[in-house]
Amino acid sequence: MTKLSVNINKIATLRNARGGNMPNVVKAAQDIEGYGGQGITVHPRPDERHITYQDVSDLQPIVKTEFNIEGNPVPKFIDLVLQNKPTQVTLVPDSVDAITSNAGWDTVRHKDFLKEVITEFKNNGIRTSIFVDSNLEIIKHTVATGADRIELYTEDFASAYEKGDEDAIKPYIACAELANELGLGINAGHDLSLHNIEFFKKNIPGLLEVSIGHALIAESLYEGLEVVINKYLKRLQ
Ligand SMILES: CC(=O)[C@@H](O)[C@H](O)COP(=O)(O)O
Ligand SMILES: NCC(=O)COP(=O)(O)O
Repeated sequence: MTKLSVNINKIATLRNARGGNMPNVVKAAQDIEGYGGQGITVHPRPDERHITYQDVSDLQPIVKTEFNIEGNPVPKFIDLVLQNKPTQVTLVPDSVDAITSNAGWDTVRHKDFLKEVITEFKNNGIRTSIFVDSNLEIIKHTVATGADRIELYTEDFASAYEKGDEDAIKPYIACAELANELGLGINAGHDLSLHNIEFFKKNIPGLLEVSIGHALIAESLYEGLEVVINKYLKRLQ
């Protein structure tokens, strides 16, 4: 079964635009779970452009499904995760000024750093995932970091599929097959949408979770969160 974890960053973007508390991020997370969402994902960036560190603490006690906190493991982020002990932490190597996540980890160069951070999270009972490109060498070297899962970075697939190139799925299939052989759990995310999710899901063996935010929130502006979430759930069956 592939779980749908809804990334609510962009709900916080809208809230922050006016400086008040509408839309209410906590209520949105509760409603998303009520509509069938199987997880809540947040990515508190250092500049808190959308999800704030306070949002994370507010969400932690109310998320009843799986709570996934994503981010670059700088000291402040590590402290936030250890304080809130989510179901899962997903480590993403993005720079402070990146407009969005735009690369996966180099698991060769950063092996020792990742192993140290991952060990600390695992010792605190937190499942660990690392954001990676669809590269077989990178996947192979993930094992040495101790990560429980990989999150396949799906922007390249999404942009190629948008242009009609179905072959773009091939590297992801190869990486998923290798990850399954190595005993790594498989998550995926970034630019997944109602347009591409069914094709992605049916081709990726052992896909445990997709985290989807930008497209899902944009699609919900037209059809509403409940309708859109149920469309994703149906396509993930
Ligand atoms: C890692 C990833 O691709 C997403 O989790 C990320 O949260 C998107 O961040 P923005 O919502 O800031 O674009
Ligand atoms: N890890 C991917 C995620 O949480 C959401 O990415 P996107 O759907 O906002 O591109």
